Amino acid sequence: MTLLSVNLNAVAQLRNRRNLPWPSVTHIARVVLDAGASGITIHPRPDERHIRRSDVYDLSALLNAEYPRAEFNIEGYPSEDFLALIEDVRPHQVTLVPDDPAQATSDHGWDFLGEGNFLTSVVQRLKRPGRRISLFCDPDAGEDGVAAAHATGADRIELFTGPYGACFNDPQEAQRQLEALSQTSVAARALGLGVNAGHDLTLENLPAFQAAVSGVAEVSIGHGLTADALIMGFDSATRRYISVLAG
Ligand SMILES: CC(=O)[C@@H](O)[C@H](O)COP(=O)(O)O
Ligand SMILES: NCC(=O)COP(=O)(O)O
Repeated sequence: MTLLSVNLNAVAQLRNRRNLPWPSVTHIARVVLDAGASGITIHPRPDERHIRRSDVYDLSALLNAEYPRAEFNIEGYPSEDFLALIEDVRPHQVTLVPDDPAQATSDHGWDFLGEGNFLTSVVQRLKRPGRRISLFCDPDAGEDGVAAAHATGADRIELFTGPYGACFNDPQEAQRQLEALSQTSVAARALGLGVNAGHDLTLENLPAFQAAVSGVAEVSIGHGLTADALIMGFDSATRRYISVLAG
């Protein structure tokens, strides 16, 4: 069973259009968790374009007080600031992403072979009992890539599904992407790594993803789910994604 972690970046980005406290990130967190989401994902960026530092603490307080079984997944580049935030907030899962502060969004996974030493030191610094470390992974990382990811001591990889999400009108390329994602996932699982996935997953592209890539522990979804929620509300949107994930 693949769990759903709802990414709230887009809600925060909408809130930030004005200097006003709505839509409330914590309120939407409550709605999606009450609808059955297993966790909350955020990707605080240094410019606070969406999630602000204060949101990280507010969400942590909410989950600790009211949703002790929900998973808190924080994603980001392991700068000193990010690492200090993680050590302060203590989320259940940390997903390390190799992005530059100027990037519009995450657009590639780690170079596990080239950055193995750096990643190993970060993973060792962040590891704690009860906390998972996941590494953002290109769909075509293949056996060598995931072997190097495994060598860092990480618990999981997160498959970058952006290239798959981008071929919504190109079925042949979508099939090629699914094959790469599946091969990388199989190689990771054979080494004992758990597999998460995320980026531009939608109600439309999830069924084929689920059919092609088995054993995915968790998907984190924000942009597509928020787009659906604008039409159907966050409660219904969350339930629809959970039901698609259940098959
Ligand atoms: C790692 C990943 O794919 C997502 O967390 C993505 O980073 C979303 O970030 P934005 O919401 O800033 O585009
Ligand atoms: N880790 C991927 C994620 O959190 C969701 O990204 P998106 O659905 O907003 O593309």
